Amino acid sequence: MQAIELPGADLAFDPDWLPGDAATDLFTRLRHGIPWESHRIRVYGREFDPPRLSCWIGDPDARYRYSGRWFEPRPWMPDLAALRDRLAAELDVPFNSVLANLYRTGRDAMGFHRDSEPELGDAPVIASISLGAERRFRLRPYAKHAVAGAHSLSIDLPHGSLLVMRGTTQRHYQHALPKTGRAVGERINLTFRRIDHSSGNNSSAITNASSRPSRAG
Ligand SMILES: O=C(O)CCC(=O)C(=O)O
Ligand SMILES: [Fe+2]
Repeated sequence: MQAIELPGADLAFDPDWLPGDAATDLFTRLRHGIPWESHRIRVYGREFDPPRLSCWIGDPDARYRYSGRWFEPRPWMPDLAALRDRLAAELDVPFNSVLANLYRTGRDAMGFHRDSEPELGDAPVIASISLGAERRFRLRPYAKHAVAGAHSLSIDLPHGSLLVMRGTTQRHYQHALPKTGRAVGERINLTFRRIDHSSGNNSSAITNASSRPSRAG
């Protein structure tokens, strides 16, 4: 893992976390094995399909709230459980859930947001595995909590790579997976997380809603 310097953030990156062949086999199995669905969301009172397909997988108690909706986890599949166990050992974090996203074309994307749901805790560790087409990941300072020297950053996430966001990254930065006009193939992203409802603070639902107006797009 190499550290990526960014003031107020804690980022580590391994472009070759999974060997190419293993990553390709995994992509194929997940592409066909994950029950991809549209996590229809509500933004400013209107419902729509975000530009990607998703699936929330985890332990039975790892319910997840996002864009004002609760998602019940689907059960672990062997491939994802194996990745979870390897990440838990390497990063010393007992991950209990993963959000899988499928970006079908360059038009599929995720808008700027923070992974700041209260049940993730104050300083979540998010372990993000990329498979398939390389896409550009962007970080930008979160205006409300910007630190001295903070700046925007782009990281190209290749097939088989691992990006880890830790510490105050979610507090000080937003991130996004923008659309691209290039002709790109499909990409799967897996973000492993630890949901802890005992540290959840339901009163922050309002802050939460206002902090992520654009994740959908
Ligand atoms: O697709 C990516 O690389 C980012 C996904 C993401 O930010 C998320 O699932 O919260
Ligand atoms: Fe995110």
